[in-house]
Amino acid sequence: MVNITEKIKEIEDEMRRTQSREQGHSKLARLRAQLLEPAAGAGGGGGSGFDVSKSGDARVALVGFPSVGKSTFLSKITKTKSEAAAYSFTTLTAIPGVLEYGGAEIQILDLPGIIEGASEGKGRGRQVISAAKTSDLILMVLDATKRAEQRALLEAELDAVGIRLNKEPPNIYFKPKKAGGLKITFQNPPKNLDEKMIYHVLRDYKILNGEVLVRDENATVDDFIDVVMKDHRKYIRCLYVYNKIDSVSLEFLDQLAREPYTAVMSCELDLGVREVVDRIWKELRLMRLYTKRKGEDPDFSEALIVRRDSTIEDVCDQIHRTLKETFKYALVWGASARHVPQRVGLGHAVADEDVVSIVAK
Ligand SMILES: Nc1nc2c(ncn2[C@@H]2O[C@H](COP(=O)(O)OP(=O)(O)OP(=O)(O)O)[C@@H](O)[C@H]2O)c(=O)[nH]1
Ligand SMILES: [K+]
Ligand SMILES: [Mg+2]
Repeated sequence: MVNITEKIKEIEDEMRRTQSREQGHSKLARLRAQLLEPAAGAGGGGGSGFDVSKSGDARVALVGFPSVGKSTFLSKITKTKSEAAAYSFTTLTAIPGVLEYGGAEIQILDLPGIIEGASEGKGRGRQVISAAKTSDLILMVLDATKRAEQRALLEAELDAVGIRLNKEPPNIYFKPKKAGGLKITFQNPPKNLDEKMIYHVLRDYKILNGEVLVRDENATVDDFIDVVMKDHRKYIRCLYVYNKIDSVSLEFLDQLAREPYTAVMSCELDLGVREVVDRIWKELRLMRLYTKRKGEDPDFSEALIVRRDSTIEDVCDQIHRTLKETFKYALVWGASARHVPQRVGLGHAVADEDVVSIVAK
């Protein structure tokens, strides 16, 4: 087989020498797509993602069609330089970078572009999707100058492999059992799901015994299937980011920005990039806390990261497994404190950017 990597390099060199850029680009894109195609017998591109270990406090995956600006964005918000260029499939593997955000460290994963059919193993689609599945937030990067369907197309690819975006798991209790038949109960009978449908689904999955309690009156049969298949479903938050707004009208830009879970930016003109970073932090639903030792200033260089809705008890657990046992009280400065410092117990709910001092017995 011809070495595709070498051939790509040759064309790149050739393009540097000559002016035939347009021609070169399309040839290059074709070769790079070839590089992404699974080798014969590799079983559809592999499903195990890329070999990049998780690091930091959270992971964000950049998912999108080729050339929407994923790598440009990564290079802008982290110290990592990921190659960006005008031709498709510039990025061929997962490139991790670290976004530093007020003492928190967020891993940003730049990924190869995906195309329609990715979920069926087109290109490196399956690997990209597997990597996205391991993330705490998907940043779907879209090109503001491209047709509107791009968003729905990508959503369908992710949906096909069990990724549910910006959705809570359905409020349906289901427990398969060894014997005793099926027991189906409705709290508020839904319009789009009844006992017969549930029987049908369970029969398809060869489940003959178990208990079902439908609590949500808006539940659908698809929701029920998701509950039965819960080991193969992943509920991930998604922020849709339209890049290249420098090339669209203000009117259209305004329209895009009003869509839910959506932000707009231009990496090229450095417009809205900072806002997107703030949104990433918000959508991750984490909080940064700063610890303070008695008689010393708080350490703002390193944050303690906890989930939103955390209490002092969660903070203790985060610091050390046994800290709770010697806990006497905590002092809190910041938005959650009624006066500063406020002396609080384990049940106190903390707020983003609070300073906490734990006093042990
Ligand atoms: N007009 C405009 N062009 C941009 C902007 N951001 C990136 N680009 C250009 O878009 C092209 C593609 O950028 P990349 O960062 O390589 O895109 P990508 O999504 O990483 O592409 P693949 O790795 O091939 O999937 C490059 O030519 C960039 O210079 C922007 O905000 N506005
Ligand atoms: K590109
Ligand atoms: Mg790229």
